Amino acid sequence: MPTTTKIYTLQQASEHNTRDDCWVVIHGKVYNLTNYLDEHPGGDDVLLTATGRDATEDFEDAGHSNSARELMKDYCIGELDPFSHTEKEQTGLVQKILHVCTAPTAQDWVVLAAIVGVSVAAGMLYLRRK
Ligand code: HEM
Repeated sequence: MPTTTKIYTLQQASEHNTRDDCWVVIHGKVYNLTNYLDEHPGGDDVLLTATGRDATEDFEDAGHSNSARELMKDYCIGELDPFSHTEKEQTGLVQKILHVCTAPTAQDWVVLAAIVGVSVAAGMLYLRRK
């Protein structure tokens, strides 16, 4: 049977920010850590301060082990709507694409020109060989 992944906006996830209802967003996934607060070896306070925003950086900074990453699966309740991120929270790549589309820099034009140039050269070489 196909499983449907529940999608939450960052706003929705951030509303669960108390000891009795604690959701955390890590690497685009939403975790309900309410029942894990007391068991978390890093303490409950760090989890409570990680609510209401993307906690990926804090999670990675703590240097979690592979077993911790395995354990995460037990608490995953869904995924974050990628379009609900604010610009600051978007990944570097998305930000870059947005930037190129909305306000290209001279460097972007050089890269674009290089791509077009190489494509034209490759096309001409191909046609000559035929
Ligand atoms: C689903 C989410 C999480 C799980 C399952 C989890 C699990 C664990 C586990 C098993 C450890 C013990 C060390 C290890 O095995 O790596 C640990 C330590 C720790 N965690 Fe988490 N954690 C989660 C989220 C977070 C978040 C969001 C933060 C920060 C905001 C955090 C901060 C820490 C810290 C500071 C330690 C202690 C590291 C140390 O003393 O060396 N954890 N966590």
